[in-house]
Amino acid sequence: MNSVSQSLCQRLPYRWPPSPPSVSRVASIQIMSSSSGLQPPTVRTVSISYDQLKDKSADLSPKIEEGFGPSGLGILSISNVPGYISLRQNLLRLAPRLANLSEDVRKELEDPASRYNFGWSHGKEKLGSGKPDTLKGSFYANPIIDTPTREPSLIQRYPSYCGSNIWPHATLPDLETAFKALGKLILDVGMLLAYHCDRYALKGMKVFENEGLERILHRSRCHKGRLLYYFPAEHNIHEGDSMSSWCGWHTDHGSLTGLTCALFMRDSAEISCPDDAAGLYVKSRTGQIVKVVYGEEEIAYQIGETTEVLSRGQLCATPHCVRAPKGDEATGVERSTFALFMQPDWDEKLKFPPVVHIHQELIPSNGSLTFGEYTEKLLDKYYHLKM
Ligand SMILES: O=C(O)CCC(=O)C(=O)O
Ligand SMILES: [Fe+2]
Repeated sequence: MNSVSQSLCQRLPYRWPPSPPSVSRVASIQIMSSSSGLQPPTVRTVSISYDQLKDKSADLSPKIEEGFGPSGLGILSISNVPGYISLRQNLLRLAPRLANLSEDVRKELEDPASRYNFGWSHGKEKLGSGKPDTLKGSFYANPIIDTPTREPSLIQRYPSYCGSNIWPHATLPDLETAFKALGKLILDVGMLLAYHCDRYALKGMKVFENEGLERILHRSRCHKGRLLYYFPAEHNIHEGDSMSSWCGWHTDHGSLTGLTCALFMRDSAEISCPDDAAGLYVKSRTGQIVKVVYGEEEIAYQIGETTEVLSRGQLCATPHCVRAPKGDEATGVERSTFALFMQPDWDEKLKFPPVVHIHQELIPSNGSLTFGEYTEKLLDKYYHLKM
């Protein structure tokens, strides 16, 4: 197995832009604040209520366009999801406990065969600078299926998708239930969003060659949750002042990513983040960087590369990064959050359009590739670049 160990199946380093689009994505973005010349503006996500989202007869295309379309930032949030607030808290509060388990215990939760795409992963991925990322620890699992297949050839071919979950049954028994419950809820809400994305995308396409996001995601066995824990800032920030000091610029590789609002803690007590500049940043198509905010009670969704390609650019992938808090007040501040990467099945045949501007060279002339093959080719591409 390759010794380079980025979790590339979920997220790929960001190359921008392959070809500049003609439309500005920030045309309709409402700026909340822009304090100094140096600090990028803060933007509130486009928000849709759960009641609206679950109404299949509602035409949400204007909102989808505003959030995900060519002039949007590629992120929108869903409010008032029943049960969400407590499921988010239950899981995010477990992140520091997991990260503080003894080294031996954490080691038992590691899975090198999947390039650390199941179980615990710390210091295995690389930062933009090429140094190992010790700033955060991650715990990966498929919240829907513990063992997607028992077929050895598949497990060997696609270890990051076909491997099995690893749960800390003895040391943190609550993790499995909390992880699965939140992951399943974010998936269910994401499926409703996918339905409305399809309606929006269908309007603009003469022929819809793929069956649409909702159907593709519905039959997938590849969804992956990632519980993230950013260690207290004091010892760790060595990426200096940069915008991406906690998590480097990248676009997610799959279809749709659900994201919780992060939970900040110091000395085991929940706090609000002491630095307004810390948090999630997104880059617009015109290269404008904005800080993105949404409510604690909202689930945010971002578009991944596969959706951008299959929708022929109507739904745009979202370049993003995370900035760490700075200053004296930031000492001892830790951040926990959860991402659900919704992605096609490894066996899903993707029909690529004749012209794509992401990873064009990987797509065969007949335009047909499974998602698993596509991922492997991407892994090869990035590993050869020795990221
Ligand atoms: O920490 C965050 O808020 C974002 C994490 C992220 O972008 C990822 O895991 O792909
Ligand atoms: Fe991401």
